[in-house]
Amino acid sequence: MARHLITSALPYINGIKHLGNMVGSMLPADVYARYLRQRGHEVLYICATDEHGTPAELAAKEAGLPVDEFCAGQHDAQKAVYDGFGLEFDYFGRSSSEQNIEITQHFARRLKENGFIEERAIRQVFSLADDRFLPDRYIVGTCPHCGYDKARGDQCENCTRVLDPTDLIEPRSAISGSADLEIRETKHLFLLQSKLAGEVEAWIDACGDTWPTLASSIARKWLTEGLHDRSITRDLDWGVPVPADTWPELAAEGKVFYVWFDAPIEYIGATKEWADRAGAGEVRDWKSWWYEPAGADNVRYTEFMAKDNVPFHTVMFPATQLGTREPWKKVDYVKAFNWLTYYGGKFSTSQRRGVFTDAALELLPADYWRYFLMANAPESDDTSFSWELFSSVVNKDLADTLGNFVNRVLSFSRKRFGDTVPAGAEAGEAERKLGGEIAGLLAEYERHMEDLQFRKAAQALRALWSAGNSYLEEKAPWLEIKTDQDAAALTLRTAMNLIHLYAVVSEPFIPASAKAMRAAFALADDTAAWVTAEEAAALAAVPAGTAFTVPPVLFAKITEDDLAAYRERFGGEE
Ligand SMILES: Nc1ncnc2c1ncn2[C@@H]1O[C@H](COP(=O)(O)OP(=O)(O)OP(=O)(O)O)[C@@H](O)[C@H]1O
Ligand SMILES: [Zn+2]
Repeated sequence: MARHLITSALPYINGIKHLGNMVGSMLPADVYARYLRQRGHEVLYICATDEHGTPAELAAKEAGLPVDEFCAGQHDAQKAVYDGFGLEFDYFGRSSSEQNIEITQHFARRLKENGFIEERAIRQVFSLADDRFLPDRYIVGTCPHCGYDKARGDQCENCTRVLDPTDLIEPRSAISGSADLEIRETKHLFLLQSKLAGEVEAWIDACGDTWPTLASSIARKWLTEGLHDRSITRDLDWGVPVPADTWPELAAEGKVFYVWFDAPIEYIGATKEWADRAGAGEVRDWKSWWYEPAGADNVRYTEFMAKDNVPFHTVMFPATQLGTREPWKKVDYVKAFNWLTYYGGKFSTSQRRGVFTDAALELLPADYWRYFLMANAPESDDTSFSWELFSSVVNKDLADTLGNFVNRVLSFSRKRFGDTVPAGAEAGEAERKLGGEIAGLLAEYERHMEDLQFRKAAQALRALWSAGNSYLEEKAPWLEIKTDQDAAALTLRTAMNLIHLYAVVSEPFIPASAKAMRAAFALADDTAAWVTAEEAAALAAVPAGTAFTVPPVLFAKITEDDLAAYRERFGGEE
């Protein structure tokens, strides 16, 4: 048994997330966490809303609410959707928590003591039309590297290069669109990343080769381009305040830390939020997950995110941790994703393009989405969502292969043999062959899950479901029953054992359906969290005589009419 710390990139607070966000961060983390828990590991899965920064301020203004109130409401709204998706966080916190403020300020003080933070007067973009300094994100223009015309002052989301506002060609205010910008002098804190570059590189040399290429190549590209000192404070009202004991002047001016400085620290902050909410008599030691001398040296830490977030997690956050000169737990494995696109184009929160997670749950239960998204996760390349692909996967894999098998087997057996699992003949050659095949596929599934290869894992899972169908077709109990009751009973009993096995091993992907499948059998002791190879081969966990019920249809097929309605509602043109 190992201790696994899992975090997924923090969803930003300014609105309900789309399916791209879901598959690029939280959903795979949940699937992995569930799998590891089932395998008996100690797991802590932490996530939180990322609440600071200009977009939150602006969204609150638009909603006519004070920003703290706006964030509290949005946090609850997001959490409700994640509950609907079956995401089992151990804790889902808020980056505006007092715990995060305290730890972020601590990090900043330590970095200063060690000579990695410096005060510098900088010339910053001031928008006359908006009467304010413009944070990087709120200056847009053309990317000097790739020519993308909506690049932001901090990063070009087209080529992922990190930018400075002054790099942009034809800069303008993202708030008003005004190009009436002038440069004014103001003081800010700088994180001296250039001084830490060598250490970050050595750290990546030591562990980065085990990461997926997507993660290690982005990290290396960043290092090759040179780690520049970055301003880590902003002129905003909403954020972690610069601590007055350390920087009285900047604190008096109301400077706050840049959102990308405090957001990754919230992984630690949220763990402390979790610990602070321990019930009476419950021990929750946040340091044992994050502080190496307190036990975190034997934690395996896995992070989930899409590619735009990789530089911050593989370079900037580790540099911050290293610079404290304190033994903070650093990431062991960075699971990075490409983009999920909507018919080949960008999902867009601002343009409401694509399918949003709340709307998805209005259409269909979470398991349909969970399975589809994971089976088509943008692991090695961008993946295009289309309603046509979605409905074909749901209909083929979930409705025809799994759902139909469950329903067919249980209904037929009940009709012919009543409400308990029939006894019938001893297992024969066909069952031994099936058992061997199932054990092999299960081992394959486990291997892909251990390797965090989710598409391959979903394929292996589907192969397990298919093996049941092939067995059933081959044995044809609806024919066997005409000549040999015992043979038909054996086939059905074996198929019911497959259903139980599917219920156990499919849980990470389709937890609600897995629960319904498992609940079909009234087993005296049904606490097994996983299936061993021997158990898989034996297919005997559900003995003859066990009472069962036929659950309602697990997965309804998506019809041509549904498809037309979805396309109409969400806009599904190529
Ligand atoms: N289309 C996508 N496919 C996969 N992952 C995505 C996609 N868009 C965003 N992500 C990831 O979702 C996570 C949460 O992102 P966040 O809430 O910051 O939204 P975002 O990156 O601003 O996305 P958007 O601008 O589309 O709303 C991040 O890890 C981000 O990389
Ligand atoms: Zn670019």
